[in-house]
Amino acid sequence: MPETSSRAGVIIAGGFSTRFQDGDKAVADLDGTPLIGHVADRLEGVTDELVVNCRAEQVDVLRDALESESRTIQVAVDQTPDRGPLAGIATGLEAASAPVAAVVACDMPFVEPALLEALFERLESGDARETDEQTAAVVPKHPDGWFQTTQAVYRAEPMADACRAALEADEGKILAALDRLEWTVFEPTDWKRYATLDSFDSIDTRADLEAARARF
Ligand SMILES: Nc1nc2c(ncn2[C@@H]2O[C@H](COP(=O)(O)OP(=O)(O)OP(=O)(O)O)[C@@H](O)[C@H]2O)c(=O)[nH]1
Ligand SMILES: [Mg+2]
Repeated sequence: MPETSSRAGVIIAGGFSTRFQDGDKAVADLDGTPLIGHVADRLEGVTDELVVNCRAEQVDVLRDALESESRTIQVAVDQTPDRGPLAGIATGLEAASAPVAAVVACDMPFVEPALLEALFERLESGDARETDEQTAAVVPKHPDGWFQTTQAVYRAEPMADACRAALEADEGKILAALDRLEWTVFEPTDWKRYATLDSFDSIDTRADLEAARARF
């Protein structure tokens, strides 16, 4: 890891994989690589610092799954487990040294690096604009109308603060953090040049994993 990182990748992995029903999905094998390893490989091309957010009991297994001679990770452990992805994002962003970060869930093995690069460029281009408030996030919108907040880029400090404020107010949704910020929607017309819907696929069940395996 360089001394000063310019872009972080934050992988959120603190969930309990209840729908998966076969251990921690983060380390489920897909084509010889744990799911979280696919995410790390894809983040690595567009970031220079990797943070993994998880629960204390996951640390050893996730380090084993991800670290090698060529890769070290920073682990950011939830102080209070089971407070949802919003808490995981806060913890991960607080640990990042870079000012901006791509946040990706551990169960999205097909996340498209070109999409993340485009999101970073949109976020960073906000710096050049003379607006009163910088945009603090760029979030892709799914064609069905919802926001893909666990495959999005954020300014680390304002987003972490907004997550904490939302949690404090007992608002558990990631959108509750975004409500407290200026942020930018990345419409399907913006991202379809870079990615297909495969990028958003998340592995929630064994059946999802089998379907993903069939693609290799
Ligand atoms: N830190 C943290 N991350 C979470 C929490 N709940 C979910 N996540 C992460 O958020 C992402 C999306 O969550 P889900 O797909 O619901 O994963 P999950 O909660 O492990 O799985 P289910 O128990 O089946 O809902 C995954 O990367 C999870 O690891 C949590 O309470 N804390
Ligand atoms: Mg869940």
